[in-house]
Amino acid sequence: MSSSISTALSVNLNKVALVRNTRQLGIPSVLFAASMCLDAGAQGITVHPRPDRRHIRPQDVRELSALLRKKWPKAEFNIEGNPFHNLMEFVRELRPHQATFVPDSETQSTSDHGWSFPEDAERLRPVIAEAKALGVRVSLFMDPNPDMMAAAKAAGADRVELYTEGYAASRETSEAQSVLQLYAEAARAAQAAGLEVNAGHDLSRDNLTEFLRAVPGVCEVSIGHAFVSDALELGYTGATREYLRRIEEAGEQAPR
Ligand SMILES: CC(=O)[C@@H](O)[C@H](O)COP(=O)(O)O
Ligand SMILES: NCC(=O)COP(=O)(O)O
Repeated sequence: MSSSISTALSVNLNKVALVRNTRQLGIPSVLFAASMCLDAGAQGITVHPRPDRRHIRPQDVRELSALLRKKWPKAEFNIEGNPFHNLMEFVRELRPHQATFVPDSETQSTSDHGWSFPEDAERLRPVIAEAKALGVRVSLFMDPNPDMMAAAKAAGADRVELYTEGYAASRETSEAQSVLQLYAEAARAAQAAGLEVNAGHDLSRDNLTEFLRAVPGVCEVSIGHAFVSDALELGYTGATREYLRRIEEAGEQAPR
């Protein structure tokens, strides 16, 4: 049974910037990628401007913010990062629709864990409050632990983003169904605590529909690595349509 919640597709453009940065030619264009994906129906854009600027750079973030405000005012801009590193500069300057707080170290190769409660609650509370006071929705990157969701809410978060690498990695194993059940329990616990639920990391064309069918009420999926890989074969428009189709197949489709 599909819930009334529609799942929005937010395309993460980190890997477009990663390829661009290997030369001094400005191609592939991050702005062009965003334009094509939004024109094709994606409901948002996500970036993760890491402190070492390996892919998304501050200028990308500023240009994307201006582009979305000017041409796609209904699309959501989601900026990810560690609020104790460089994320809050972007939150203060650009006031994106959403800031996703991720507890990454500055040199981490990719995101691989969520926040811990109660350990992180005290230090997160003021930066969550600051972002919310600026009108920015705050989502906390979390492992699928049902027991941590009430504390995430108490710290002031609006949403949690379920870190889905564990799901993606389990799919071909005997643990697949129990892992998927854990994500569903974590989502229900978050919603019972008054949080909305996002999901991301290692989601793909192959695993997205199954995840959304099993995990209720996901508001947004942010997808980058697999999406950009698919776009190399299908183009941005084709890839966007494929991912929107997967969401639709799961019975939850955000308004276009
Ligand atoms: C938080 C998360 O899981 C991803 O959004 C993250 O942006 C991936 O970062 P890389 O693209 O640098 O691997
Ligand atoms: N929050 C997840 C995200 O934005 C993209 O993660 P991935 O699809 O690149 O693994």
